[in-house]
Amino acid sequence: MSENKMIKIFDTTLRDGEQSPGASMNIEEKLRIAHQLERLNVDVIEAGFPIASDGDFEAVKKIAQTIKGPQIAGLCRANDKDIDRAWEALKYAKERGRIHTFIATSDIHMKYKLQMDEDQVLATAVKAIERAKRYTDNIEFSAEDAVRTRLPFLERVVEAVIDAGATIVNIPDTVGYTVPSEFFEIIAYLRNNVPNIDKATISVHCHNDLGLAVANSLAAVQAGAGQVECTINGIGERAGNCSLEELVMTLRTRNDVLPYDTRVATEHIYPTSRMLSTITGIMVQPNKAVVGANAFSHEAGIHQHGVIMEKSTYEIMTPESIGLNQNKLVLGKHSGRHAFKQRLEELGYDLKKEDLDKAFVRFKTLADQKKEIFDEDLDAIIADEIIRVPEKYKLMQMNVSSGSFAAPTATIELEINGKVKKGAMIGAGPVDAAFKSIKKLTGSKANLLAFNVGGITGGTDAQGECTVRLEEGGREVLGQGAHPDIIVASAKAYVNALNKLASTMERNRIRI
Ligand SMILES: CC(=O)SCCNC(=O)CCNC(=O)[C@H](O)C(C)(C)COP(=O)(O)OP(=O)(O)OC[C@H]1O[C@@H](n2cnc3c(N)ncnc32)[C@H](O)[C@@H]1OP(=O)(O)O
Ligand SMILES: CC(C)C(=O)C(=O)O
Ligand SMILES: [Mg+2]
Repeated sequence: MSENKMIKIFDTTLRDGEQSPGASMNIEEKLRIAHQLERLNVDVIEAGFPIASDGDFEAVKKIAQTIKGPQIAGLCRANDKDIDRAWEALKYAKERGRIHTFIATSDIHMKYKLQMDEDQVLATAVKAIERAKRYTDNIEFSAEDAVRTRLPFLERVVEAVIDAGATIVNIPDTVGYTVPSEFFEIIAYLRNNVPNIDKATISVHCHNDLGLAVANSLAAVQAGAGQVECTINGIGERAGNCSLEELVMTLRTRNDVLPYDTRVATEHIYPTSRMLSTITGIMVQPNKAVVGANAFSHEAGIHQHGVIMEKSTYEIMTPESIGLNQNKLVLGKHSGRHAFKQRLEELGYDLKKEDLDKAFVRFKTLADQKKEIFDEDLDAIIADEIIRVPEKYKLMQMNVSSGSFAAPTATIELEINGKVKKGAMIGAGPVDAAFKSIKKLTGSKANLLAFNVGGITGGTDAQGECTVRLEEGGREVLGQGAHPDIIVASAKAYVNALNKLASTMERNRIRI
C-alpha cells in the first residue's frame, strides 16, 4: 500500500483573512482564533503583519508567546525595518517562528508599484533572506503575483532565494487569475527546472477572484506543492483565499483520487467557522460548501427519502466529520452549568470562571424566552457578553414606539465613557429612529454603509442577529448585535460598530 503524501496547512486567516474589509480583529479576538486554529491542528498560523500597526505587532507577539503547537509566521516586506520588526514579535516562538517575506515579481507590479527592474527585485529578495537569516532558518519567501510573472524570471528568483536560505518558497496567485491546468504547469515547471528546488518546500497561495482558489490549490498539490495557504471560510483580500475547510475536506473525502493527507483535526472545522463569523460578523452564505447552513440539509422529498433510507445517498461526508454534532445535549432552561460549559468547550470557547458565569446568566435569560438554545445562540451570547471590544459606548436601555399610525420614535439611554446620556428621535421606521438617536447622543460622523437583519435559528422565538457596517475616515467596521427583539439587536449592532470604530482609531493612532 502506498503512503499518502502529507500536505502542510498554512492558515492565514489572521493575516490575509484579516485583510477582508471589516474583518479587523483586536488582540484578544486574534488570540481566540489562534487557540482554535491550534485545536484544528494546522501546521502554521500566519498571525499578522507586525509592521502594520502596534496592535498587530502585539497580536503576533502574544500569539508567538502563547500558542504551542503550530509554527507562527509573520509577514514582512523585503526590507530590513519590516524584517527586524517581524522577528521582534516572532522571536518568542523560537524555532517555530517563521519570517515570511515577499516582493512582487510580475512585470506589471515591478513597473507600476515597485518601480524596480528584474535585477533590483532579485537583489532585494536575496538581501531580505540574508537579513532574515540573522534571526532564523525558518524563512518563507513569496513571489507576489507569481502567476503573472515571466516564468524564466520566476525560476531565477526561486533559485536565488533558496540559495540565500529560504526553506519555503510560496507561489501566490495574488489576483486569482490562473486556472487549474495552467497552475499545475507552473508548479511542475518550477519543480523540473529550478536546480535546488529539493532544498525547499513549494507552497501555494491562491485567491478566489474567479472562484478557482481551491481547484487551483489542488492542482498545485498534484504538481508537487507541499504546503497550501488558506483561510477559514475562505475570507481574505477581495473575493478571499482558498478555503481551508473546502481544501481539507476534499482531500479527505476524495482520498481515492487525491492521495494526500493533512494533520487537520476536521471535527473542529465547524466550530472554527462559527467562531470566525461571530468575531468578524462575516457570515457564510447558506449554500457555502462544507460549513454553510444548508450544507447538510435536505429539502426535497426524494432526497429526504434517500437520506432516511441511507445517509450516503445524498451525503458525501458526515456532519460529525466537521464537528456538526447532531446528538448533542439539548440546552434549555432546565440545563445546568456542566452541560452549558461542555457545549461551549466543544465549540472552542474555553472561558474563565467569571466569563462563564456571565454567559450562563445570559443563557438562562434567553432560555426563558425561547424553547431550545442552539449552537448559534451560544455563539451570539459569547459574542455579546465576552468577545467585546472596549466599550466606550454602552446601550443601557431603549424604548421604541412604532406602527402604521404614529411616527416611529426611539428613546435611547447610553453610557458614554461612564456618563449616562438619554435622548429621543423620530425616524422613517423604528430602526432609523434608533440609529438617529444613537448618532445624536454620540455625536458620531460615521456613515452607515449597510444594515442586515437575520434570524440566527428558526422560529418566531429565534434571536435576531443584526449587522451594521459603518465607515469613518476611510475605516470600515462591522458591528453585530443579537437579541430576540430585532430593534434592540439593531441598536446593539450600531453601538458595537461605534465601539469598533473608536477602538480601531485608537489602535491606529500611533503608526510606525
Ligand atoms: C498581496 C498582499 O496581500 S501583500 C500584504 C498586503 N497587506 C497590507 O498591506 C496590510 C498592511 N500594510 C500596512 O499597514 C501598510 O501598507 C505598511 C505599514 C506595510 C506600509 O505603509 P506605508 O509606508 O504608508 O506605505 P504604503 O502602504 O502606502 O505603500 C507601500 C510601500 O511599500 C513598497 N512595497 C510594496 N511591497 C513591497 C515589498 N514586498 N517589499 C518592499 N517594499 C514594498 C511600495 O513600493 C510602497 O513604497 P513607497 O512608500 O516607497 O512608495
Ligand atoms: C503576501 C502574499 C503571500 C499574498 O498574500 C499574495 O500574494 O496574495
Ligand atoms: Mg494574499
